[in-house]
Amino acid sequence: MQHTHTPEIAPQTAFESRYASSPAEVQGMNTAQLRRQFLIQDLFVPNQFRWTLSFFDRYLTGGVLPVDGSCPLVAPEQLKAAYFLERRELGVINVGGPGRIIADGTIYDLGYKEALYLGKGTRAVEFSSMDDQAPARLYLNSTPAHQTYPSRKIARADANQLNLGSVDTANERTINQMLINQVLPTCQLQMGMTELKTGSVWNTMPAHVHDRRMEVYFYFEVPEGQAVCHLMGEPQETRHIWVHNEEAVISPNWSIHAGAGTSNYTFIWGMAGENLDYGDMDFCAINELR
Ligand SMILES: O=C(O)C(=O)C[C@H](O)C(=O)CO
Ligand SMILES: [Zn+2]
Repeated sequence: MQHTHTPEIAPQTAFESRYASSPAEVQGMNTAQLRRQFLIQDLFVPNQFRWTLSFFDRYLTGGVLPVDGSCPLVAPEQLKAAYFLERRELGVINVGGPGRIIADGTIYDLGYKEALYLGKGTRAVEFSSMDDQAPARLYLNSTPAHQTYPSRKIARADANQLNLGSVDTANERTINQMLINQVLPTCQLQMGMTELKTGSVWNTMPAHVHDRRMEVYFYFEVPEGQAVCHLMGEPQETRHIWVHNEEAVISPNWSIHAGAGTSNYTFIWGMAGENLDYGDMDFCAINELR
């Protein structure tokens, strides 16, 4: 059923903090410890905001799945803010059915794989689904902000597209740069989406690190029964985390972030830190990875 008006409901907010960890700590972690520290699961629970705060650049990763009405964005107690975007900016990418976001009275309708940037100072934000049978699944990333930039929807056609990789190296993919400074101004948040072609399974290979920014990868469109083996760690001390559909992984500034799937898939990358230069990456030679 299509909604024309959705009553406001009181969504629950789940909030978890993850302290920053050093390369030396990570070298000694077993599988469970690595997963507890870096993997983010259960991002979409009906009528809940699910937040994980990483102390790497105070990056917030979250999700909301509105089903019974509209979910107003509330500032988690841990932010000690009068409202969520008092000192933050927010990026939203919809990975579900059609969604609607009303921000200080402006309506933004987000289709599948469309993005929205909301600037610092936006007070009232609510999220709803337009179709009961296919609720919106709104993936959220937020970073501290010290200046207000205009809120704006970024549709697929507004993104910068980079076509990288090849069939020979099983990494033919399209990088859609959505919330990045060539497309719109932000304080420090950058987000986009990388789609792997059928038969290609490797992302971000050759791998890189960027000491000036942390990054979070959110994997989706991972087919039922398939998974992605995400690689992290220092280039000569790599570790892996098996990631399933709609799960995210935190990548410290000192860590590679790459992966190979048992099929093709799509992922959203989001990052924050010192600069807004997407190309500021230190590449790691493939034959030097350990
Ligand atoms: O497939 C890729 O390569 C990527 O998508 C790389 C990410 O965009 C990234 O890690 C940016 O720093
Ligand atoms: Zn990166």
